[in-house]
Amino acid sequence: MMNYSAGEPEPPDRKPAITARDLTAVRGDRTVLRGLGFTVPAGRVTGLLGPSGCGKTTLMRAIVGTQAKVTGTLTVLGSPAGHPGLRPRIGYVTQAPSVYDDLTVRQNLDYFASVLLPGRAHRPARRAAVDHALADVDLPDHADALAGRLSGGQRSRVSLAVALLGTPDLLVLDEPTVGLDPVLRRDLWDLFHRLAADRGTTLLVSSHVMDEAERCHRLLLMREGEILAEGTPDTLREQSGTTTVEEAFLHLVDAAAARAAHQETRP
Ligand SMILES: Nc1ncnc2c1ncn2[C@@H]1O[C@H](COP(=O)(O)OP(=O)(O)OP(=O)(O)O)[C@@H](O)[C@H]1O
Repeated sequence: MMNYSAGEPEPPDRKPAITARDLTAVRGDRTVLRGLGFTVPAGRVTGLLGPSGCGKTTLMRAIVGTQAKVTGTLTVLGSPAGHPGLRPRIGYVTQAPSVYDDLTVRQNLDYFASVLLPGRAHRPARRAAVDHALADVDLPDHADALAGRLSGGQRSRVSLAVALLGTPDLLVLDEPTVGLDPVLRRDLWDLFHRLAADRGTTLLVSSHVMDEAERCHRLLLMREGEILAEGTPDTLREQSGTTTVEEAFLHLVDAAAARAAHQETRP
């Protein structure tokens, strides 16, 4: 598997695309995010990794501004999360593909493009944006297929194409590779890296599969509503003296549990 962090220097000082300080979110009667602090560098692919239920989706919803009961500081592309000016600058792909099954792939994209670029004057720009997005996700051959007849992987690629229509500065992708075969997963990760390298797009990609960590420039390791560690895959492995990010994660979990047990036994 390609390790994208190796040999790629961190870009020179750029303002982070996302900065969180003391970020807390409550869902129902549960505190789901517990005082998080982290940054996401601009123009890089950052992986948000952690087990199911640790709060990845809640954090992503806070970043795109759709999560209620969030406190603390969360700055996204220079503005407070949820600021209306951020809407056209962020693409968000949820876990469930948001496509209309009774429309073809192209009709789906045309519909969303007409929301982004309304009016007759934008017709050529809409057409170009749709063609571009179809090519990005490698679906031109399926442009006329009904979305309802596509495989799960193809439907998620349509969702991604919708998010790419507005050429967002920040792409937030919630478990985009779940259920995809290894070839499609590789192709999608290649696309993520092309978007970062060629367009300077910032990507935040969640996964609960630790082997995807190796494909990221940078990682946020999450557990039970907290950020256990952040850094490049290399740094996290070196700091924990392990050979894989999965081992580093387990090491950090054990260390956190030992610290908690130590605190409990202190008088
Ligand atoms: N509407 C809700 N009301 C109360 N609790 C919720 C609600 N939605 C989610 N939760 C709880 O918040 C916690 C975090 O959920 P979240 O979906 O953010 O986790 P996740 O890491 O994205 O999980 P997964 O990988 O399974 O999608 C979970 O314990 C979940 O049960």
